[in-house]
Amino acid sequence: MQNKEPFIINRIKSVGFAFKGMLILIRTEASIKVQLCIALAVIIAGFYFDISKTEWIAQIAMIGLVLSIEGINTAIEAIADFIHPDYHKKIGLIKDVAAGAVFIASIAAVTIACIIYIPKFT
Ligand SMILES: Nc1ncnc2c1ncn2[C@@H]1O[C@H](COP(=O)(O)OP(=O)(O)OP(=O)(O)O)[C@@H](O)[C@H]1O
Repeated sequence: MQNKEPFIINRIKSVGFAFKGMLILIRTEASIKVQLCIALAVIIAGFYFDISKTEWIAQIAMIGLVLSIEGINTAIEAIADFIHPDYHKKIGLIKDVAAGAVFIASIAAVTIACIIYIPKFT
């Protein structure tokens, strides 16, 4: 379908849809709520321990990575449930692999948090 809207209006609308999607994620996904609480805790820790600019960059990048992959995982789960609501081995595999991606990002985030904060306690 051809879009006759001016480019800038079209882009602003897309940002609006993306913002709406982010709010839906925050309101409906328990795991995103937990991850947001952890993100808030490490942001407070960042100010408390007065971490360096490089440490802030690593911390913010990891928060963004985990939250965004969790969002993609949620979208994959929703697609899987929509196309095949009943139990199926392949749906299980798809969901497990998507959850595995979140797990990888989380391991990286925890590792970076350890690199930043463990020396502050020693
Ligand atoms: N339709 C299905 N067919 C086969 N296995 C499924 C199916 N739905 C869920 N599973 C299995 O159950 C696991 C959990 O699925 P579920 O959709 O409940 O995600 P979840 O981990 O609870 O997600 P979240 O916590 O992000 O809401 C999947 O990873 C998969 O192993």
